[in-house]
Amino acid sequence: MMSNITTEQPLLSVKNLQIGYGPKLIQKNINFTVKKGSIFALMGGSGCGKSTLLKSMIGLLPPQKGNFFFKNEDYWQASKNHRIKIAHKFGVLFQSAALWSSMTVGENIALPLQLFTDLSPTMIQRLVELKLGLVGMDHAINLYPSELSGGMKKRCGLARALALDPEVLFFDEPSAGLDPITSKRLDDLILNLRNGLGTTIVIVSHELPSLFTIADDGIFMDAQTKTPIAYGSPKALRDNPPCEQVNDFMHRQRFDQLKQKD
Ligand SMILES: Nc1ncnc2c1ncn2[C@@H]1O[C@H](COP(=O)(O)OP(=O)(O)OP(=O)(O)O)[C@@H](O)[C@H]1O
Repeated sequence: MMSNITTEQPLLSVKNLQIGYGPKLIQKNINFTVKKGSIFALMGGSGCGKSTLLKSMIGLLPPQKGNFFFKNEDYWQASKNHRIKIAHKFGVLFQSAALWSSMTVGENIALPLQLFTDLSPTMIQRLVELKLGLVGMDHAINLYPSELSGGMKKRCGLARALALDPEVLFFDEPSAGLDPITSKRLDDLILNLRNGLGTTIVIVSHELPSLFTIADDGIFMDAQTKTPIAYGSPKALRDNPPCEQVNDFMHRQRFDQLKQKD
């Protein structure tokens, strides 16, 4: 008889991944899994390869070796057409928010819906309003990106990333360039979206306060040995750092504040 007990499958699994540019190695032996509905941080010092790993996960850079699974589908072994299909389950918010400057906010968010769905213009308009409502930017629907502040741009970029109801959201430095209050509001929004929609989130961020607040799990990559040296939530790595590099990174903010006071 079959057992009723099911083990929770991770949504994303990275197995022995090696990433780099041409022959240049950036990181090797990367292994981790991301649970559905969790917020997973890619951490490490400048230049260790966080953005490179993100690029490989969103389909912009084939790995040198290893596998990346979405559910049980091997992303990079899939045919190009199938890979594009899987990528429609991913939403991406880049550092710059990457909105088209010649289009209004509403047109920016409508674009993926026009390109990748057969929905009617009326339905697309409703969805655009809904997504903007989710990020508290309904009032910006007819504005151009140049009319928005940095925080507003990020929110609208997030609405566009949500357009196709992604199962996974990838964020590259979402709080970069934002003041601490706007950054805190963005963290609250990210947490609300995860709690409300159950979206799984993979995030690259240098902002320790933000990482401590929102991330449940993560990986710490080392630039010197070119391999991950720690796994766990940012808070756990801060409270029980397994080595000096992780300790220095996790307590950097405190050193920076002390330096500023000098
Ligand atoms: N297109 C490229 N071709 C060759 N090398 C690259 C390319 N893009 C980045 N690199 C190199 O790869 C390494 C990792 O860069 P990456 O941007 O992934 O690091 P990061 O951890 O995200 O850094 P940061 O925190 O400073 O943004 C760096 O040494 C960088 O110079």
